[in-house]
Amino acid sequence: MKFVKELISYEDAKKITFQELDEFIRDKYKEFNLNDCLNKICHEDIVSPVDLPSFNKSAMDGYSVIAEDVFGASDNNPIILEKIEFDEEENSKFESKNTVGDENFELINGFATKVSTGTKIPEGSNAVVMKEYVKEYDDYIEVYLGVHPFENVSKIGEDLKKGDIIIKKGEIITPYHIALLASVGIKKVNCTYLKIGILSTGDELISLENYGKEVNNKNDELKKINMDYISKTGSIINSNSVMLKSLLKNCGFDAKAYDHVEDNPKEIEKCILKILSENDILMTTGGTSVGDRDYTFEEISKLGEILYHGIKIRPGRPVGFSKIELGNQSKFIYILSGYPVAAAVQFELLFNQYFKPLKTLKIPLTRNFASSLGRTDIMRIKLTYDSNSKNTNSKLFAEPLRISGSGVISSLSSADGYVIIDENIEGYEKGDIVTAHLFKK
Ligand SMILES: Nc1nc2c(c(=O)[nH]1)N[C@H]1C(S)=C(S)[C@@H](COP(=O)(O)OP(=O)(O)OC[C@H]3O[C@@H](n4cnc5c(N)ncnc54)[C@H](O)[C@@H]3O)O[C@H]1N2
Ligand code: MOO
Repeated sequence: MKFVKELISYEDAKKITFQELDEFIRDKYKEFNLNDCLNKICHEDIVSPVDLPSFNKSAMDGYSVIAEDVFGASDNNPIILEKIEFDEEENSKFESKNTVGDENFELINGFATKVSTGTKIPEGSNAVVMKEYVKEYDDYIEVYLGVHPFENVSKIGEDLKKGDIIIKKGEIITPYHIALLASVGIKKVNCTYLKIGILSTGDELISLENYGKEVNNKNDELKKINMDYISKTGSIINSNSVMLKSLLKNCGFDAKAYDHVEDNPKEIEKCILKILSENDILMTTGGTSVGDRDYTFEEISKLGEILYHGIKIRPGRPVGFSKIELGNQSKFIYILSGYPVAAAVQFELLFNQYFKPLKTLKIPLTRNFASSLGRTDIMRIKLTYDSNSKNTNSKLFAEPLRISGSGVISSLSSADGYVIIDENIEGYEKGDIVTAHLFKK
């Protein structure tokens, strides 16, 4: 295989890519309504503008009291407190005080007020006695269990203090961040926003949309596109575009998959220019080998700089990364392989690891795994659990998958994750601890 550039290490490719992205995404953000932020990347540190809760609130149904009034209360020694209800009539009994929501209201010694779970407790009170430990009478209550200060009370700022960081720049927004942001009244969030276009190339490609339909082929004959047609003609359903669209969605970006293009240099150039003019980043698949009908690199090198082509990795070796100046703007192209597994690995290592790194786990291997010095190997693994294992480190293991072809998509769908075997390591032995990057949490 010919490469436009000399092969570089995975670490170098990562460094080049991530440095470019650092600079590139600095001003790439958009304000989203909180409801639309799920799974997106937060573009700035967000601090809480207030204490949460912003008032002391009851954690139980019961009576708000001054804890010191009921110290020592027990079944044999109930303590009596005068009851103060919060309807206007009752409140009028309580000198110069109004309602529970009134900031002037203050509970004083000897009194208790009825509260529900979640309601503000009045100023002056510092604890709540649960309803179960109280006998209620018309004007007073008997308390059968003492409480200590702030028992059954959610204190001001217990969840967040004003100025606490709710979410950091670069973090993925989860439903729990959304709940917290809503609780402090934040309605909009600046999220990292990139317009990304996807373009698959290849004469053999058929769009998923056309599958099952009658369409005109290259010779203008109406043909039903089904598996029979596919196996006779050696066609391939374009799964890369749908895979990349889903991978990007998983990473917080809505990408547009353009109609695939045949291996025709003029067409490829035209499509690349169109997509670049409409997007910040283009991801192409196919044509990375610089074979007879592989025009992607050739066309891209005419448009701008190829930062690298080919990294010492398996699968995924022929990947490229290019920077194109269009108008006054920089655009980037991820040039990914046609082989789905190679494309997925390239995406994972050079895009996803930057924006949404997978969770990792250090676990032992179930068996030996050979790898070559001077090349980074991506070993797909399955997690296995052995409760009877004598291994003192872990009962959870990484089982290397035996299928490894770059076109075998099931080697990814059946995997739980992967291990990066550094180019300086000549394989692993059974029991070695490896770092597993996990597809699922
Ligand atoms: N003589 C050599 N041949 C190849 C070498 C080599 O060193 N010497 N390297 C191999 C490696 S490594 C890879 S990876 C592939 C890269 O191939 P391309 O990026 O040029 O991709 P294509 O040739 O167009 O397609 C390869 C394969 O992938 C399937 N494919 C393509 N596009 C899609 C798509 N959109 N959706 C689903 N599947 C797709 C297609 O079946 C092709 O068979 O080159 C090796 N060759
Ligand atoms: O990138 Mo290739 O997947 O090593 O066949």
